[in-house]
Amino acid sequence: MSNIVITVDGPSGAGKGTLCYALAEKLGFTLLDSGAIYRVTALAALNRNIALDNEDELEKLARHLDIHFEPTNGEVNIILEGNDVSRQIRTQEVAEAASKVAVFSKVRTALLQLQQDFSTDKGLIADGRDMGTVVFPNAQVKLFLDASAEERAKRRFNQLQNKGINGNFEQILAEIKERDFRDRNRAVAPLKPAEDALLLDSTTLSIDAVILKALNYIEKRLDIRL
Ligand SMILES: Nc1ncnc2c1ncn2[C@@H]1O[C@H](COP(=O)(O)OP(=O)(O)OP(=O)(O)O)[C@@H](O)[C@H]1O
Ligand SMILES: Nc1ccn([C@@H]2O[C@H](COP(=O)(O)O)[C@@H](O)[C@H]2O)c(=O)n1
Repeated sequence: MSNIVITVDGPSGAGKGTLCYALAEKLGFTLLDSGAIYRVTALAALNRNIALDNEDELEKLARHLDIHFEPTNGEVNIILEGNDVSRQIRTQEVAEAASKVAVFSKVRTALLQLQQDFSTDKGLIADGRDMGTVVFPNAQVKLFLDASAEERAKRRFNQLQNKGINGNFEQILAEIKERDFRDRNRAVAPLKPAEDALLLDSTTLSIDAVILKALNYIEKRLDIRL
């Protein structure tokens, strides 16, 4: 199975990260979290006081991003300019900033090769918004994972509760809807399923059920037994 690419696109909180991690473990493939790359770009812009609507400055930043991925104990630490920013990039502020810098064509082009370079003969699971449509249009398997905005907000709310953080459900839902709107309606690489993607609605599915459906589809597409 050389140079196989499996793409998983979908909106925030649909369960892409959870599914991709499980698939990468099961298949022994490399994992690309493309959202983390947009988040790091946004964090670098915030750190340098670059305005989030300054496309040219953001492009320069994206082109010279000093970013490294360090696999450790089943996780990947994200290093920006020598500092581990794996936790810092997960804040709501950075998520929102990421979706603002991601609207710009020049920024997306600057980050394209970095993402494509993750594809090796080891096989790749690529998690994002435009993996199947733009970054890996020739991927052998494409999935589009969705869930209702309310269910995704509930998942985020529970995720925060599990970390001991008391979130506000209505606020989380509003933020999810705002980010969805920006991601789905931008002019370049909008969030949408590739024409040849399998649509999976996880609203009423458990994590295990989603993984099982994905594995069954991968077996069928690649003509393999897992
Ligand atoms: N099918 C599911 N049922 C219930 N909870 C789920 C399901 N899938 C994922 N979750 C939970 O929802 C939360 C969000 O999942 P995850 O981080 O995988 O989403 P995501 O699509 O990668 O989001 P983002 O794009 O914002 O990174 C996690 O706490 C995860 O455990
Ligand atoms: N392929 C991608 C991946 C992400 N984005 C943008 O980054 C934001 C953060 O992504 P997460 O998956 O980490 O939540 C997201 O809202 C998108 O705006 C993107 O454009 N393309």
